[in-house]
Amino acid sequence: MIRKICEFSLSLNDVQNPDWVVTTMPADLVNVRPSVLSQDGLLVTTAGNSQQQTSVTAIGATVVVEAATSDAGNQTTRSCHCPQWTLRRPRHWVYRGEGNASIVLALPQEKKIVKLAKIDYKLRRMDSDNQFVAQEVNGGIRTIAETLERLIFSQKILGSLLGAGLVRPCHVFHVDLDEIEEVDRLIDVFRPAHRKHKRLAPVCHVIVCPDCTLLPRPPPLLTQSAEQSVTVSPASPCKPTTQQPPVFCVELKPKQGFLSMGHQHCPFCLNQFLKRKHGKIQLLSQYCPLDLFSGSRMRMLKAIIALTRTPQNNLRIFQDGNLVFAEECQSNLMPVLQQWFQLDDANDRTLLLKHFCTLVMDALTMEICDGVDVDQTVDDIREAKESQEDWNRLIKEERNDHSLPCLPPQIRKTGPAIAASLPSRSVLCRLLRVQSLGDVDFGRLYDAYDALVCRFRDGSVPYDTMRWTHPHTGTVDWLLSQEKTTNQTMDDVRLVQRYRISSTTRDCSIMIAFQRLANDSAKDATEFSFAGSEHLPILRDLSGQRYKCHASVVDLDPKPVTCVEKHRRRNQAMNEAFWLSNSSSSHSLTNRLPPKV
Ligand SMILES: O=P(O)(O)O[C@@H]1[C@@H](OP(=O)(O)O)[C@H](OP(=O)(O)O)[C@H](O)[C@H](OP(=O)(O)O)[C@H]1OP(=O)(O)O
Ligand SMILES: Nc1ncnc2c1ncn2[C@@H]1O[C@H](COP(=O)(O)OP(=O)(O)OP(=O)(O)O)[C@@H](O)[C@H]1O
Repeated sequence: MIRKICEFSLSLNDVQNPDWVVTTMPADLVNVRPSVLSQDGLLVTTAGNSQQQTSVTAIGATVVVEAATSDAGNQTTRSCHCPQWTLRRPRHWVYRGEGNASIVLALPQEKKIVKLAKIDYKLRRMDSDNQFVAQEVNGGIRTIAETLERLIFSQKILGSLLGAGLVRPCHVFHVDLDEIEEVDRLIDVFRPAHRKHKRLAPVCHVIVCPDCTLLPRPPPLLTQSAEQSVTVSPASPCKPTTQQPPVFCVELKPKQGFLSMGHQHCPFCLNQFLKRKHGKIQLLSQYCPLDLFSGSRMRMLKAIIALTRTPQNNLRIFQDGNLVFAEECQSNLMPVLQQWFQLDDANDRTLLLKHFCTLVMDALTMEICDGVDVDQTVDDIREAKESQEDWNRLIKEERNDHSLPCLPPQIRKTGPAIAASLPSRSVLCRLLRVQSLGDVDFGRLYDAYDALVCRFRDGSVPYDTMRWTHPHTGTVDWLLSQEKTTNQTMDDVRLVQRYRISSTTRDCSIMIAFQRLANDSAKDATEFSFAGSEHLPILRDLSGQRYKCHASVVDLDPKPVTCVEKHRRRNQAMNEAFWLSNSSSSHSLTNRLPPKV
């Protein structure tokens, strides 16, 4: 059943009794350029004469946004149809996890996840630019327009920037609010205490996307026989009853991989001091993102080992969709790796770590072929191999002096300065390239932000200019253009928008799923090396064992414009926490400049 819900000017009452309304809104908000939003054509925009008609259509009947200009010319009627959906039986779901903004449920039988929005229980506020768009956020509750805009941002903007191969298609569905409330009650027991100041928001639109802890489904024609042989046991829905090897998935939240202009420490490392001061962590992380993004094998391995020691919220491992290693279950690492690699000497801790770290590093640096243009290919960093002495050193090494500056990547003498040694089509290089849109002069950024805030408040610039659905400022071409303009406001908009895009990619997660291939199974290798029209890359571990693998990037939600202000304060607080913590051991810090805010 397709349900028509449009909430562009809904009151809270409307949200609680979701039915459809059609309302008016500025034409430029719906005047979406004709472009394909997702690679497989599930969400497509079409525009005839753009002044007359715009529609966002899901071929699989997922979401339909229709718009037609009214007689006034600058007003548009937009209606949104979402398919009715349910989390009730026979659908089976399990609590998967959550971050600061969303709760994620897994649908094991469908190999999908559903993402539900959270709200601050006491403040009754959601992540949004409330003060700028007060007329559109009803009591701080996200509207369908906002949800669609968020989706357009992750699919259209970040899909183009990161490459469609890394961004999986998402769909919006309507779920009745009483179901959301029921889910909120049922998941309470699984939720970590430190997240409970937020709960599920009374929002009746949810986002459904593929479960990236699993491999993409093989296309039916290629693998019909294999698909048919998989039956799902109702008693243990996460585990297919056939003899399929388990799928292990590594989730990394790598954070900012570059050193901001004029800084000596990366924000991740500085933030550790603030988090410790606030009691969010007890131990400083051994990990530094600059090592992971360095493109140097030894530094990358060092980073991955560090993550296994202090995973915090930066490393998780899933087995067939079930969380098996994370900050809260660290002692599981060796049993998990034993099951994963099945080595003869299952008790050799170093060997297991070597297998794990090199496989993860290879996946992070493998070339992803999805047609994204790249400037040039760089040396294959997988050629070099580590000696036993290298490994002994890596395993022994502990990061003791956190006051030491973070090491920037080695800059190549020729070619682009960023991502010097990372293969250009790799997930890490793609992420770093987009993150680097935020490598800006902070003074200039804050001036631009302050100027824009004044202009939103005095009404001389409409907040809509900042929307990712804006026909001009919401296009990738405009956002990336280096062209100097004479319009200061537009330059400010572009700077802040680029910073927002960068902020999303500095906070997202990479998910890499691996499944062992039977060495003698030529049939298996060909059947499963396809996903959609794409090949699934096959990687070998140190023993020569082959794995199909697939990398995706998740949590590509847009950050509010106010993230600039939030980060300005956070940077200040991080620096203070760092200097406070190190003032006692200041002998090692003399002659070191404090990082600029
Ligand atoms: O500011 P940071 O770097 O600490 O990042 C925040 C994250 O903290 P982290 O350091 O990764 O533990 C934080 O993650 P946690 O809640 O700590 O798991 C959120 O991702 C937050 O984003 P948002 O407010 O939900 O949009 C993140 O805020 P943004 O920086 O993305 O605004
Ligand atoms: N498509 C997906 N497939 C599998 N698991 C996912 C997917 N999306 C999210 N998850 C899981 O759910 C968790 C929470 O999701 P997500 O990071 O999107 O939440 P968030 O609240 O937006 O995070 P943040 O705190 O960074 O704002 C992730 O850490 C990941 O383990």
